[in-house]
Amino acid sequence: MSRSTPPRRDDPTEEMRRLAALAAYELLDTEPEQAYDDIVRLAVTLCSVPAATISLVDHDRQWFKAALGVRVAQTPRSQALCDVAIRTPRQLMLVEDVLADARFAHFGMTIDGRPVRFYAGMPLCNPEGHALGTLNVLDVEPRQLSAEQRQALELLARQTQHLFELRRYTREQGRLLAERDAAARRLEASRDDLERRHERLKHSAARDPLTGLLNRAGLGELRENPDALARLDAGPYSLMLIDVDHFKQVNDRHGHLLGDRALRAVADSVAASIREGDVAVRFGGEEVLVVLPQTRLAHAAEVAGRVRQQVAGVALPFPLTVSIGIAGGEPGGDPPEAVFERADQALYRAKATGRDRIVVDDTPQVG
Ligand SMILES: Nc1nc2c(ncn2[C@@H]2O[C@H](COP(=O)(O)OP(=O)(O)OP(=O)(O)O)[C@@H](O)[C@H]2O)c(=O)[nH]1
Repeated sequence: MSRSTPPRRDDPTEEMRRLAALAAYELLDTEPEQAYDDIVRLAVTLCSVPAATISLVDHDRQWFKAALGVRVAQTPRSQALCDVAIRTPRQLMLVEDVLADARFAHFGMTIDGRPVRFYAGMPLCNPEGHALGTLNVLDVEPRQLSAEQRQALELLARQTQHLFELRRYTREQGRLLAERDAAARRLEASRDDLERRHERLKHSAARDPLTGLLNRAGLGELRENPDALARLDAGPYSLMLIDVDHFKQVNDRHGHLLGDRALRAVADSVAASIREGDVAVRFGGEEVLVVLPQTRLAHAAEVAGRVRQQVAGVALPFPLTVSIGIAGGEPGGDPPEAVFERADQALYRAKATGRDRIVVDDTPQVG
């Protein structure tokens, strides 16, 4: 070791880069690890010294990732020989007698109360050449290292660097995996959100905003829905057309707002009278179509009776009644359009014969 003037402290930019490089390993203040402990033990054995450390040179301290024969976890950087060693990153620094060296005599390092006399430190560099710390061996006697011991120290330093890189690689992989998972979660969330928006849009496009019943677009969609069609194919079904009586008068006498309330009341009455598989559609201004899959005419007539009753019970400042026409269909019988036509004629008859009534179409099915 030359005894010339101490190496100049690194320039601030370089030091900042070195500290950033050290921080990237997230090694400082971590728990002890067997692999690093093994390295200092090997260093002690191979160099026949009482103490060895893996020191990381932080902003204002040296912190020991592993230490044998040294009782403290860290020391101020101002007293760290390794702070000097890292200034020649690829070179082993040897101080045969610390107390005889004017540069370090005042450092005052001790092992078990005895001053450190001998120091050898091999810088631990990252692949970019930043010295993060050193692998050190220390003794309380002035001494030297044999060529083999120097080489052993260099090899152990290289192993330590491999451990550092492995750590960085593992953490980077962990981070990438976490990022990938987070991205996958974000993607899933936005897909769910999109699906929800799509459903809402579909729902609002298919629904009549005044009554909440399906609108004609909704009915069209239902026609393209194989599940709904399969339900009509499953057995005899009924179609019911409900029309509010003298609704024009309601509007004319009581205003459109009350007219709207009446329409909502009729829609609610229908919704309360049908079962889950039935479908109610606001078909025209004051006309509601109800599709009742797997429902015979007699049962459809009962449902119609419930609708009439419900409508009669609605609290409005005028009496509200409905006329209802019902027709039945069955798989292999009239096409649904023909059944609808018959329900419409039944409704016409209900209107023509005095309104506020149910007319069930009794035309025999054409096979
Ligand atoms: N308030 C309100 N009125 C509507 C709405 N849609 C249609 N109407 C009205 O419903 C009335 C339907 O009148 P008509 O088809 O003549 O039949 P009606 O007066 O009910 O007579 P009948 O069906 O023969 O008993 C019209 O005056 C439409 O303006 C709506 O969304 N709100």
